[in-house]
Amino acid sequence: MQFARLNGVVIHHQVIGAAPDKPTIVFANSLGTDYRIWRDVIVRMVGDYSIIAYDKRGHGLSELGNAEITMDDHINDLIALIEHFEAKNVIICGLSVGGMIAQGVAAKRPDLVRAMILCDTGHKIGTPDMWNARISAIKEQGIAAISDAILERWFAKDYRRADNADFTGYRMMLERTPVEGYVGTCAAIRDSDFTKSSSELVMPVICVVGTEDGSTPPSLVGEMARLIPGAMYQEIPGAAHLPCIEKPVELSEIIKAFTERLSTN
Ligand SMILES: O=C(O)CCC(=O)CC(=O)O
Repeated sequence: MQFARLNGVVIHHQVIGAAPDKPTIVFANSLGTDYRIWRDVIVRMVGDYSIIAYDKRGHGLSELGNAEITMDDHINDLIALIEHFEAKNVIICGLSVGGMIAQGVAAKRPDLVRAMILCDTGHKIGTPDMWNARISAIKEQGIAAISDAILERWFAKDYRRADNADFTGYRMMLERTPVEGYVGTCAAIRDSDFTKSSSELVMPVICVVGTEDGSTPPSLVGEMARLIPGAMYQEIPGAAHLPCIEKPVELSEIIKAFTERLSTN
């Protein structure tokens, strides 16, 4: 089954199993994307990890639920998904808002989480004014009206070529995100601050960022890494906000090196 009703909302997901002794990685996606962004990372993980990927509510094929989405909704959905599969000691790899959701799950249910890869994210992202302006623009004109600006933050210049079919494809993924899901999640990010809870985390964490990231730049991700006790920090040269798409080989190698160290500790 690819759908499960969790907290009253149908959540679209994918599970790729592995031998029972293999670790489980859960992938949480970013604003305006669905779990297909992880494809080129997941293919490099198959067999060595059990993999769960999902579309957060209001994105991809998952239902919206309430029109007002809170970060707690997203956090509770991920907790419910992990429990649905009776997964233990999961490693969460969260990108941008997915990384905020991961921080929320780790704070609320540390018993479920073995470690985290926080990718192009922050303990706090943007300012209330910035999010309110984005919400208003999208409610008035739709996502396509501001998608060029978003894609400039998502992808490095070389990737944003008109002849790059993948770039066109990800533009469609962004522009086809349900407006309610997108703006609801903007509001959830606007209202979230994990500064305190993430400074109290007790688990292995690596913070990863593309050097060209225009949404959650290295300065922000570095600040988050310094906040989380013992967190590691690594940059991916040449990638922007979505290294899972632009630099999947490099990101997969970082994930594998980090998780292999966990099993020897
Ligand atoms: O990507 C996210 O999940 C939130 C950060 C963001 O605003 C990305 C963008 O610049 O559109």
